[in-house]
Order: sequence, then C-alpha cells, then structure tokens
Amino acid sequence: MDIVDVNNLVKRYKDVLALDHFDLHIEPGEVFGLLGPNGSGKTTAVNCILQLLTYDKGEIKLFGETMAPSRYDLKRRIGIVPQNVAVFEELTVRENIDYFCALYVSDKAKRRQLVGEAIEFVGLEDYVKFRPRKLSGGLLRRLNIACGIAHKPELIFFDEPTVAVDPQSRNSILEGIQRLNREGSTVVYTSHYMEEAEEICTRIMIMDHGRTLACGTNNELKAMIGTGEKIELEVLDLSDAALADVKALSHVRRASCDGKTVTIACSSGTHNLSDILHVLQTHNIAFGRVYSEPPTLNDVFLEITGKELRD
Ligand SMILES: Nc1ncnc2c1ncn2[C@@H]1O[C@H](COP(=O)(O)OP(=O)(O)OP(=O)(O)O)[C@@H](O)[C@H]1O
Repeated sequence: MDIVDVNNLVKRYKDVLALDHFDLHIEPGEVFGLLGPNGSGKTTAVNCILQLLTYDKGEIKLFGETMAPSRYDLKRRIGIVPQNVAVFEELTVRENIDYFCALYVSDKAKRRQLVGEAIEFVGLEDYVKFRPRKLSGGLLRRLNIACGIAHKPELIFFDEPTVAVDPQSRNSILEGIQRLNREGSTVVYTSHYMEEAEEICTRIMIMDHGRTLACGTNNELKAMIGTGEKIELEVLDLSDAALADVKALSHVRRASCDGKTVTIACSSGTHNLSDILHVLQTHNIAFGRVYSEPPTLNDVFLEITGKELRD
C-alpha cells in the first residue's frame, strides 16, 4: 500500500493551471525527492496533499485513507517542515517545540520526553532558552525541523530545508533526515539541490508545468536520458585528423582539445571510452590520464526539462 497516493490532481489559480492531472505514489520507508524548476507546482502539490489548499479535481489518499481537511487523525501522523521558518518570536527554543508538539500530543510527561528528544536530535541543547532572533540561520532551520518532527510523525514533508544554511548545518540536516528515515519515517523532500537529492533520495520525481516528467531511482533516471559520460584525456600532440576521427564517432556529441586535454561529451552507450581510445591508438597518439564522469542528475534534469533547476 502506498503511504502517499495521489491521482489525477488538478489545481487552478484562476488562469494558471498549477497541477495538471498530477499523480504521486510513495511507498512507506522512502526518502522521496520532488524536484522541479521554480513554478513547476511542487509547493502547490504538497499543500494540496496536506489540505492546506483546495483543489479542483483529484483523489488524495494518505496511509490508505482518503485525506480531507477534517482528518485530524491522519494529520497527526504527518510532520511538516516548511520552507519559510515558522516559529514564534516570543517563545524560547524549548517553548516553540513544545507548542508545536502540543498540537498533536496532549500528555505533558510524554511531551516533555518528545521535546527533549527533538532538541537532542537537532543538536540545540545549548540553545533551549534562546529566543529565535538570537539564533543563526542554520540554528533557526534546525529549530524549524524540531517543531515539525517532535511528535514523531510517520510521514514528514521537508520543503527546501537547506536553503541559505552553512555547510555544517546542511550536513547535520541531511544526516538528520536520513536518521529519521532509518528510525521509520517516510520522507518527502523538495529541493533545488540536485546533489542533495542524489545523496539522500531513494526515488526522485522530476516535475514541470504541474505534471510528472520522470520518476525513478537515481540510476533509473540516468538510464532514461541520451546523455552519456564526459571523458577527459591527457594527450601529447593531438593531430587535427585524430580529433576529427574522434568527433566522427557516432556516440560523440562534442569534442575539443586545449593542447593538453581532450574533452569529449558522449551519448549514452557501452563502448564510448574504448572506441575513443582505439581511434587515438590508430593515430599513434600517446595519452596519459583518462577521466570518465557518468551523467549527473543535473544532466537528467537539463535533458528532461530543457532548463537548469535554478533558472
Ligand atoms: N496563490 C497563487 N495565486 C496564483 N498563482 C499561483 C499561486 N501560487 C502559485 N501560483 C502559480 O502556480 C504555479 C505553481 O507554483 P508553485 O509555487 O506550486 O511552484 P513551485 O514548484 O513550488 O515553485 P518554487 O520552487 O518557486 O517554490 C506557478 O505558475 C505559480 O506562479
């Protein structure tokens, strides 16, 4: 059974079709990455799923049950870490976490324990009496996370949790997400950072214009595209004729030489490197180090959407 099961979701903002018969299926235990350029519909999709927005058409099931604004029994099983830090300025770190936890857990003793665990989880032990304005951006993000997860939700939505944080806090946030996942939570993660999605997601969906363009594991997505590896070869005296023969190979998209290094962009295929080396050997070209870099998720994104994620 899917933990998130969305079918045929349509959402219009007047003339803008933000979700165009959008489907989403997430299994329990996944860290699911939702990637798309600005305006592709990620936040709208998440807000519809959470019933924070009304929608025109479609069916949303969470934990196998039909989601509705009044389904507090389902909502208490969900954690939300929004993109914009949403905490109370007049409350301390501990009080903020306790406030959000109290929305789901009424038992005080149980809550004290959960709040303590959340503080420890995000590493804010030294700041429990601080008010938010005294915290750095990274620590604020950690507080935001603690507020969203203290009640130990089974399903957690993270919306761009690492935007504008220092590398140390970023690593701690990513490790925290993986730890939550290991401890049993399913995670839905929207991000602009491809490397983060590659690092932590079990499956990734690429969406644009309110529709799914591709969905799969990191390797499945890379196998869907025509872009292959990038190859760099250190060479001595590459002749124009040899470069022309490399360029003539059917799987070579581009090749150039700066005198010392040949850089070659290939289409996907199995014999790219050996064919290139064979051409060089035929021309008696001596070569030194050889680097081959497989396509990145960024290449996948670029090929599928026609744009950079950060356009
Ligand atoms: N309140 C609104 N009123 C009108 N149009 C909206 C509203 N919110 C979003 N949109 C439009 O709906 C489309 C989807 O926007 P959405 O914010 O869901 O995209 P997103 O992928 O989350 O973008 P971002 O990465 O910038 O947060 C966009 O064309 C956006 O301009």
